[in-house]
Amino acid sequence: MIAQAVKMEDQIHQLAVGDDLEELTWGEPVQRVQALAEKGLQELPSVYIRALSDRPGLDDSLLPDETVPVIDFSGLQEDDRKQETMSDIAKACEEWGFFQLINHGIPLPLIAKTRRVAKQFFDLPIEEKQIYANKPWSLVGYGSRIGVTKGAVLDWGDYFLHYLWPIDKRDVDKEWPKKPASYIETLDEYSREVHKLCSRLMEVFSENLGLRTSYVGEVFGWPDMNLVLRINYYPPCPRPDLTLGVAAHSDGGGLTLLLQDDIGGLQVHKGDRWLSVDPIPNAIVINVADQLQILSNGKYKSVEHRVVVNNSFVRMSLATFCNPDIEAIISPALELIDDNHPSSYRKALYGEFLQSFFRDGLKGKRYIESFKA
Ligand SMILES: O=C(O)CCC(=O)C(=O)O
Ligand SMILES: [Fe+2]
Repeated sequence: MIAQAVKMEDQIHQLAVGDDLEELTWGEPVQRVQALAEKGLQELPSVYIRALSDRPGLDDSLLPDETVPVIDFSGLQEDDRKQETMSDIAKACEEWGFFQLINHGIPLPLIAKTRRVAKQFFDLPIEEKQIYANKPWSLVGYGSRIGVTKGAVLDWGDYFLHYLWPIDKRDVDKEWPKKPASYIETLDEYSREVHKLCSRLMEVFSENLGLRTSYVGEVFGWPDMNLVLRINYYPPCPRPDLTLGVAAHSDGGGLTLLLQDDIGGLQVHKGDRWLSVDPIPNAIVINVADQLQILSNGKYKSVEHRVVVNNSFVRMSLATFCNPDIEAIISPALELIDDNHPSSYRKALYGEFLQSFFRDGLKGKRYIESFKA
C-alpha cells in the first residue's frame, strides 16, 4: 500500500520531466546550506544570489497600518463571538489569503516538543541526516533544493519533508528520522492534532463560502487528505540582502498551517509590497493555497509569500501542507458560479498541477495562472 501510494507521486514526477527517473540528476552537486554556513563563509556563493528585482530590500517591510489578521479560534465556541469570528476568517481569506490563528487547540507542550525534536534532527551531524537525502525525483527526505534545473538560483535553506497523513502513506520506517528517539512518537501525536485542526478549518471555509459544511473536506478527500510536513532550516547568511530562504511562491495544495519560531522572516505580498508576518508565540499561520483559490472560484486568495534570512540567527519553521489526493479533480464549486461570477478556472486533476510544480520548482503564481478558464 505504502509503496504504491508513493509510487503514484513518482509517476507524476516522471511525466513532469519526461525522462527515466533513475537517470535524473541534480543540476549541480547538492550542497547543504547548513554545512556551508557552519564553515563561516564571508561571501555568498553565486548560486544563492538572486536577480536584483528579486532581492529582499531588507528595510521596506511592515508599515504599521497593515498586519496579517490575527484570529482567536476560541471565538467559534462562544455563542456571542461565533458570527464575528466566522466573518473575520472569511475576510482574511478574501483579502489576505493569510491569517495568524491563536487559541487553535493544539496543546502548547506538544508544539514545544515538536519544535524540539525537529531542531534535534537538524543538530545531528551531516552524515546522520544524509541517510535521508532526497532523490532528484522526490521531495521526500532531507533536501536542499526543489527542482533539478542546472543553473537555477537556489534558496538559502535546507528542509526535511515527509508525509504525516494518511497513515498508510507514511513510511515511518524509511522516511521518518530515527533520531532523536522521540521524533516518531511526537510527530505522530502532532499529525493527529494538525489533522483535527485542518478538518475544522475546512468546515469553517465551507460554511463561509455558503457550501455544505463537508464540501471542502470532500474535495480534499477527508479524512484521508494528504498532510505533508516540511521542516525548514535557514542558517545565518553572510549576505541576507542578496538572497531568499524560500523564493516567492504560492503554495500549490489546499491550505497550509505553519509554525514559525520567534526570529521572523516570512513575508506576504500585498498590493505591491512585501509585509512581514511578525511572529506571535505559538500562533499558527494559516494560508489559502492554490486549490482552495480554484475551489472558491477566486473568492479566496492563494497569496505569494517568501522568506528572508538574516546574518545572526538560525530560523526554523514547520509547514504542514494539506493537499487533495493527486487523483482529485478540482474545479470551482458550482454554487459559486453564476452570471456575475463565471467560472475562472478549468477543471483539472490535482496531479496535473503537481506535474508543473515538479518540472519547474517554485515560480511565483505561475501555475495557477495556467489553470485559468
Ligand atoms: O518558513 C516559512 O516561514 C515559510 C515556508 C514556506 O513558505 C513553505 O515551506 O512553503
Ligand atoms: Fe509556502
